[in-house]
Amino acid sequence: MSTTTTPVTAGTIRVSGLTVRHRRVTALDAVDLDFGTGVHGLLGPNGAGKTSLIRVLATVARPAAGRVELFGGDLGDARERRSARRQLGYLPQDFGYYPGFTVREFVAYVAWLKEMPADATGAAVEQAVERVGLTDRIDAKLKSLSGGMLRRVGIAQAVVNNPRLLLLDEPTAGLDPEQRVEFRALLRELGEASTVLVSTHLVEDVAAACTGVTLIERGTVAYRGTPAALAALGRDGDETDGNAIERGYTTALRAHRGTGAGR
Ligand SMILES: Nc1ncnc2c1ncn2[C@@H]1O[C@H](COP(=O)(O)OP(=O)(O)OP(=O)(O)O)[C@@H](O)[C@H]1O
Repeated sequence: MSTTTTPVTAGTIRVSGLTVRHRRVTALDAVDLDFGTGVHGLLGPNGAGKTSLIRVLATVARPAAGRVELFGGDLGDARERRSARRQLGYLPQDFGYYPGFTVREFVAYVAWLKEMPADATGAAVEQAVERVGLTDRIDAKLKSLSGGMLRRVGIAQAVVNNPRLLLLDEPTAGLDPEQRVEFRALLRELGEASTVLVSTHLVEDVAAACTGVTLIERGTVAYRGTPAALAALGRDGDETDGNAIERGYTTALRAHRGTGAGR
């Protein structure tokens, strides 16, 4: 049984032979991938290599080997990396912030880092904060916010420049169910015009917001397809044991492990 289907779209990101190492650990092993407009869920067990992929795409880590193109530019080139940074938004798993900054100051600071025109920054900051439902706290200091609110500030700073590529590393961790529902609606909206890559352990995020799924396992690509195709893989199992996407995830992982691929 083949568990691989055609990716939904192609274009914004092209990765070939991507290898990422952390000292002796090979986090990604000669991976080929492409992503275009839409919301792409990145799934995989702990330590699979999802963060390593996102960090390379966000230009904060350099690969050991391989080629990475964003918007047609090769990230091996310093000028292309700088240009890519202006066009992407990135929410790391643990994002650093200055506790004494207000929400407005912090999001404006990120807009400045992204070299946005100064006269457009004020409105862009307010719009980004509104998108994450924090307008009433825009002048509150970050140290006064709850964990879930801080996560929303992290999302606001990632979208302030209306990025063509949005990279989100476990963005729904710490959000309550109502916020997650709202956040998935925001993801769908952003994915209409941009490429959104979202790493998550929550299959509900994938089912509700993603147009495509990529499953990473031990540094290799175990599965690519639509959420519906992944769910279909799980339909044959015991219907009482989790939902169809969770079972499809397990089926795809086991099939991949059976091939002996990965580190
Ligand atoms: N800074 C580091 N130093 C050494 N090894 C690392 C480092 N960062 C990641 N690794 C290793 O690289 C591999 C891939 O890690 P990565 O964080 O990319 O996985 P992940 O899929 O994002 O995991 P999780 O779901 O737990 O966040 C793992 O074996 C991890 O232990």
